[in-house]
Amino acid sequence: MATSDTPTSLEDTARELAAQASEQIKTIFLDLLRQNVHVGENLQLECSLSGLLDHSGTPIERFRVASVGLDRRSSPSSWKPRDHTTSESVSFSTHSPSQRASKRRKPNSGLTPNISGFSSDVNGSLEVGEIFAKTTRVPDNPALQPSSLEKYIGGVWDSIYGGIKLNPSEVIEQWQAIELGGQPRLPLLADTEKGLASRDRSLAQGNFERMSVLTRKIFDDRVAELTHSITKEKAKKQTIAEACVEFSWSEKELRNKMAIWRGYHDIQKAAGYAALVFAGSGLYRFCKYRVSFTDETFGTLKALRHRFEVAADTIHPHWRQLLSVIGESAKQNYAGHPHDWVVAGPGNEAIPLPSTYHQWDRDFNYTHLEEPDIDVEVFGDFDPREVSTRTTEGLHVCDSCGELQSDDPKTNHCGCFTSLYGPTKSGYAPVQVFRTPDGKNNGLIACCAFETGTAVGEFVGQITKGLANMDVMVGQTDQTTYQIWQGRRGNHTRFINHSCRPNSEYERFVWLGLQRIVLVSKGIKAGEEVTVDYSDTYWKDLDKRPCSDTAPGI
Ligand SMILES: C[S@@+](CC[C@H](N)C(=O)[O-])C[C@H]1O[C@@H](n2cnc3c(N)ncnc32)[C@H](O)[C@@H]1O
Repeated sequence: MATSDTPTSLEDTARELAAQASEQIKTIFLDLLRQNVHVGENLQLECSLSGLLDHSGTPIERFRVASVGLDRRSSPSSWKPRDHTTSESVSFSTHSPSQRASKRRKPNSGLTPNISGFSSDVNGSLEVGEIFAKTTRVPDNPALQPSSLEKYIGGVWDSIYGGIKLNPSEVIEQWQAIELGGQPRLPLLADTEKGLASRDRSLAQGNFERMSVLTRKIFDDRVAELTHSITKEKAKKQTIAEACVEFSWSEKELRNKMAIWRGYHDIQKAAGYAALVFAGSGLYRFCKYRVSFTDETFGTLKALRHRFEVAADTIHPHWRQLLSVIGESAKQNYAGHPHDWVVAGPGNEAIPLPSTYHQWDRDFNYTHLEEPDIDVEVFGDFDPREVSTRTTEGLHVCDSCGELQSDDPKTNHCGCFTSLYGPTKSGYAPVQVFRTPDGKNNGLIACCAFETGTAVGEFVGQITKGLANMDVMVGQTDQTTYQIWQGRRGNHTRFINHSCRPNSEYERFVWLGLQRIVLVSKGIKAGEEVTVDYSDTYWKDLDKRPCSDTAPGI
């Protein structure tokens, strides 16, 4: 890696190189994965610098900086590929196991090169003050480039589903501190009329409110007032000059802030407050550069409004308390479980899940299960998923990766399906039940991308036996067979439709000696419907035929 432009300080250089390297390495690994390149246990990242000059401006030979080993960490909120994949794929059946020919997937890897760990085997050190010549311009940091619409939307989903604990009272305290420090950084938009009318509200005072009022009310009103006597252009200039004096900001500073605040306002109008509160770090850049502020953008955001709100209200039920600070209603619109609501219906508002089944069953009800529910009337104390596995010192050894499995972080070494099992298992998968536009009733849509090899979820339902003429998944161990029925009790995998060109598949996996059926991504893009091949047997045994092989995005 080399720099073409010479930055001013070691810190700038380091930041820029790290940002570029992290971007490039991700792309390189993803390309390698696509080419089915295998990764061994001892993957090593070597790093050297070229393009360095000594005191006299003479080029220095290539300089080896670091050698970094692979960090196999797994984050609960990241839907990344697992490390080892050797399970067989399984298919969905109406009556019988009907498993397709056992298909072994190529191993892929959940590689997370630890860029920040460049010091793990550092072979040299840089005296940068002496090596780098001075220059006046710091090249743009790619990490600071304008956010695209996709990045911004991805940031909202990541932040809603990413396991943050939102404590409104703590956040409000932080805002107050920011207010006192005179830094109006938060994306809140005081309603101007109310804001002006209720000056005594203690929380929404200071620069923060003044800025909001300035951009939305005072500025426009003052311009209108001045336009009676001077041209609009002159009126704007004069208003800006007055505001600069009022806030003690330079004109550039003021214009920047106003543009950003207008951006926040536009986004809020289209996609609601959840789109601001859960925006992640992309919001500021998205509004500052406004590169994709078009009618189409706002159409896209509008279509997401209720989808954001369903996820925010059900996963962070108290988030709307934050809105009371600016005099907005804190009333939750969507209560209950995230999958109690079907999104993307007509008018975009989410509708209650049971209502989407009323045409077949007036009393339809769905119980959301996190873990499979064993029918004790059929199995008593016996868990039919039990399989004999290798153990070492009382701990189960994973069939797939050969590492020890445990719910205790100190003893668990199995990195397979970390979003579902083990000490780092995370909360809700970033998916929503949506209204299909093509007559399949509901389906499941991915809010974030699921990389190949990532778990979309375990096939969770009631574990029973002897059901006939029902949609069931058949499980089989060396001791017994069982059925998993999701008709009225289960999880989100129940809503996945069939496709002959599916973007996910079922695989068997054993966790702590119990057989699990996991839906694994074959590469699902954000906004795409999640589909699986139900198998021919499924359709053969039913009085139905699959329609549309496609997996449309919405
Ligand atoms: C497990 S459910 C999937 C969710 C279902 N669409 C719903 O609204 O509950 C399976 C049923 O969905 C419908 N389905 C799934 N994929 C389909 C497809 N490609 N074409 C037509 N119907 C499909 C069939 O009625 C099937 O029996």
